[in-house]
Amino acid sequence: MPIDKSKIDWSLYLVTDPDMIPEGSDIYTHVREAIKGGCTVVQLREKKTDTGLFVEKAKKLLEITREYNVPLLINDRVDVVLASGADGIHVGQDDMDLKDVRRLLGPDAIIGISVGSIKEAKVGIAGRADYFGLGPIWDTNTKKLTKPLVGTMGARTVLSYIEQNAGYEIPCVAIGGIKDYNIQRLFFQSRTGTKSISGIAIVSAIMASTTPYDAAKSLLTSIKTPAPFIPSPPSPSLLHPGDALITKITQIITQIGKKGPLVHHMTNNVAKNLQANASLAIGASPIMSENALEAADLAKINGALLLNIGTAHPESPVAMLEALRIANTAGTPVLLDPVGAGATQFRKDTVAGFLAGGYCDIIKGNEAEIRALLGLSAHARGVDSLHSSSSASRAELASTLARREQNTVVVSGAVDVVSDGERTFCVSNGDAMLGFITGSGCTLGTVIATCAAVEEDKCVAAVAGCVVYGIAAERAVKRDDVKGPGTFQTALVDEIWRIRGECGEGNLDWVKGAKVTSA
Ligand SMILES: Nc1ncnc2c1ncn2[C@@H]1O[C@H](COP(=O)(O)OP(=O)(O)OP(=O)(O)O)[C@@H](O)[C@H]1O
Ligand SMILES: Cc1ncsc1CCO
Repeated sequence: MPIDKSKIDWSLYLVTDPDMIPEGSDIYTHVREAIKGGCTVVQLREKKTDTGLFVEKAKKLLEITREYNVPLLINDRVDVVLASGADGIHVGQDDMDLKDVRRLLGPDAIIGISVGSIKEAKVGIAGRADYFGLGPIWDTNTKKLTKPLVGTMGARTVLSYIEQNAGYEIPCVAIGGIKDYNIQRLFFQSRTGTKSISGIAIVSAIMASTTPYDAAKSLLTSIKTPAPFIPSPPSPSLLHPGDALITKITQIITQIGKKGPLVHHMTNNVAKNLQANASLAIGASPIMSENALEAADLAKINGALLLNIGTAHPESPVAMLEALRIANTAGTPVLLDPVGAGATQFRKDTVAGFLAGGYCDIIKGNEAEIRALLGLSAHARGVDSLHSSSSASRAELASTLARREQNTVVVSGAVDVVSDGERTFCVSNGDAMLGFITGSGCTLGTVIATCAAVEEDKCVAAVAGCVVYGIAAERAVKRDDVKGPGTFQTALVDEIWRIRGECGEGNLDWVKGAKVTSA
């Protein structure tokens, strides 16, 4: 029975590679096991095999795939499809024109094309492709990369182009560098309002596995299980500044005092002590450890992970990335502080590696750091930003990055801007004295991460962090015992602690000073 094109399950698409199959196995056993484990589509890819053997392999594989009602597609070779009776073909942008492929294979054949950009999507749509292989999403060792990486944002751009312009439904299967640990994030970060990728294509994770059944099963589980960090839609009452938001801020600070969340800091040597003291003052338990081997145990305890690259060593990115992945799997919220992101190539590469390798629920940086993450020119003196744009243009930076990453972004400064891409808030609390103590931005990160540990809505958690920190600074600077930055720093910790105490007693007057507006 030929496959019904409209009913294909694209969830887990296996692309074969004869060179990867472990010794002792063969392509037939390997593919059968993979299908039993959950593969829903198979593409036979043979780049070096003579035509006769290619056709023979295709015929034999077809017997297996038919048993499980799974489509068998052939990479690139119309003649092999015709000779073997396979269900369809996958072609690249430089292969035979799609209209010619269709003419040769007929209307029932499944025809797919590789697409990595809007320009390539246009080619696929014009040729009425049945599906797109969308990628390469990330870097991969499987294939020498000749095309630019698409990333989750590029995938979303193509999906939304198809949605608006194709005029017919085109399932998209993402390919390139996809592993167990990044599948859920890929589905989440690439989706548009209404269109998601339909599945993922896998080569090495199954073909090179000695247990293809288990490999496929575990991949399918990741595909079918939504990421633990996917945010729920915000409460309608928290879409705009107002009484509900202010009440929520007080609830968050009170909750921290009650729950005492653990905040795992992988942070710099300059701000570490202040961050630990601020954590304790607000009611959290800090642990400062750069050792990735501890990350799994720490992620088991409800809390948050803070990654701050302020004084990162050459080996820090590996440890931090490991901790990030563990936190993502555990559903522990992660705050990234890309300190000095634009200042050196090492910092740029480190942050790019985190954003490609994991999901950060919140990114908090000063204007120069956020500009660097967006690939814009960033003027900084070391870790200090030399920008001071209007709130409106900083709001644009925050919402652009938040939309790109599908997360919450805080741009700190005289006015802190917080955005999740849909909602953008300005928090005008704080005092210029914060600019005279080192690590004031890092410590804002601590306070926000602590709020994120107890609050699902990360955008509101970030606003709460900026408000409580800013008000504590305003109170500190007014104290008679504060004579300058040294005494201010101590008073800042005291005021965070006093606000937490007032919350515990039900005295919420402190929040009357909150200055939150919409951007
Ligand atoms: N002129 C100002 N008025 C009020 N608050 C300010 C001012 N400048 C900075 N802040 C506050 O200081 C905190 C740190 O922000 P900033 O942008 O200076 O961070 P940063 O450059 O990352 O700092 P660091 O590198 O020292 O950690 C934020 O809470 C911010 O609101
Ligand atoms: C001064 C400094 N250098 C690296 S991290 C840090 C703290 C403020 O970001």
